[in-house]
Amino acid sequence: MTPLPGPSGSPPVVGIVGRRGAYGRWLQRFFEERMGLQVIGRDPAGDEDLPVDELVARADVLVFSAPIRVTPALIGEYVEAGNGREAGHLWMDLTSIKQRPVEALLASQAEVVGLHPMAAPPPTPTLQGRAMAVCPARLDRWRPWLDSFLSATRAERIDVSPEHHDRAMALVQGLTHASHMAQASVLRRQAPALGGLDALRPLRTVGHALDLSVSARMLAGNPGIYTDIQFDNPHVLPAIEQLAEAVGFLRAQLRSGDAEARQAVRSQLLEESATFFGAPVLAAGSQDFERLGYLLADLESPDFLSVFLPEDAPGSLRRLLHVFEEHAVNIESIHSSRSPEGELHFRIGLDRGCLAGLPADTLARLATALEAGGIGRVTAGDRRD
Ligand SMILES: NC(=O)c1ccc[n+]([C@@H]2O[C@H](COP(=O)([O-])OP(=O)(O)OC[C@H]3O[C@@H](n4cnc5c(N)ncnc54)[C@H](O)[C@@H]3O)[C@@H](O)[C@H]2O)c1
Ligand SMILES: O=C(O)C(=O)C[C@]1(C(=O)O)C=C[C@@H](O)C=C1
Repeated sequence: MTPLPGPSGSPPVVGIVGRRGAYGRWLQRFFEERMGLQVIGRDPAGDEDLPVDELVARADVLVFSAPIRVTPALIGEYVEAGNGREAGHLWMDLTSIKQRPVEALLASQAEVVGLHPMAAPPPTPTLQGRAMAVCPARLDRWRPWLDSFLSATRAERIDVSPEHHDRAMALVQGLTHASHMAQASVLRRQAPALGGLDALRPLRTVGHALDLSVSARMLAGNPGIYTDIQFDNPHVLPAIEQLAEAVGFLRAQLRSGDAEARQAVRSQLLEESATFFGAPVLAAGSQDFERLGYLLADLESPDFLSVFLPEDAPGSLRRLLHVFEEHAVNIESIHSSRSPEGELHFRIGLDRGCLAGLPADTLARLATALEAGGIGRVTAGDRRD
């Protein structure tokens, strides 16, 4: 791989502030393995050998990937340490909030871009399938390098101003996170009386399953990020006040319980919002809901084979399917994804009725044929494969 040169014509050294953290580690690997660049950095979690002023001087590109609540002040310390030596360098940050960090970066003499990948660092080597907000605050000679770096991430790039970003994130993140924290807290208090979350599973709706996975994803993640997004994005509080108002309105109508209250909820919380969403959004959202429902059902089905294709080449899928045909096994669903190592993975749902009519060792023979033919690696897989 040819390392991507910076404006000086040679490949830049990348510095990561917070490189022991989740995104810092992902980025270090990305820069080293996908872009062939040297990475240096600092982190109070056991990586402080390189003094701040040396990091500032040596890093042609400096990325801040530290907790949201400390980032603006931390950037300020680096600006002070740089004392102008950062002129001609590129400084950027990954913070989930953009206005204050970008303002802090602009106090330097470096070129500046604020970034926000709209997902946790994935197990995959690129950000394909994820969006990346980009705030190009002060760019000149580094623009072509930045463009190439962003294309290499394969994220869907959305250029936006820091203020617009933060206002949008109050709704996209602040509101979503708050609703799910509140839901999780109610479930924590009420579900045990019904036997816990597992006892609710058999009675699930698609909406409950989707909401539960959002809540579970958040609760499994870094609580610092979710807390900081609520507290440090100044546009979140007004959104939460309106959320509380809406829930308060619903509560008041439920307490009143009469026909008028019912009509008020129907009209204000459902019909007026439906008009605002508009027919195309309602139709598309409804269709997505249906599709996600089928996807969840497929992923729940216990009869499946998990096949990893080492060779991601035209015709691989046809060869794979041919083996199923040869063994007269009917396929009910196919879902493809990538393993963290980049292998193509197929989760193949099997028709239980068809299997019941075949010899008991059919699946074992099918798996052997797939492996012996060098078509794919078959794993038993559990429900989550
Ligand atoms: N994880 C996500 O889902 C996600 C998604 C998008 C953006 N981000 C953003 O990426 C940034 C990093 O998030 P993360 O998930 O890697 O968090 P993290 O907590 O895993 O990592 C942060 C790292 O910063 C280090 N750090 C703390 N104080 C520091 C200091 N003074 N100097 C240098 N390093 C310091 C910590 O030791 C830690 O290793 C945050 O700003 C976050 O908003 C995170
Ligand atoms: O867990 C994920 O993949 C996320 O999307 C994490 C999430 C989010 O939930 O909004 C959390 C913080 C980041 O700023 C971006 C995304």
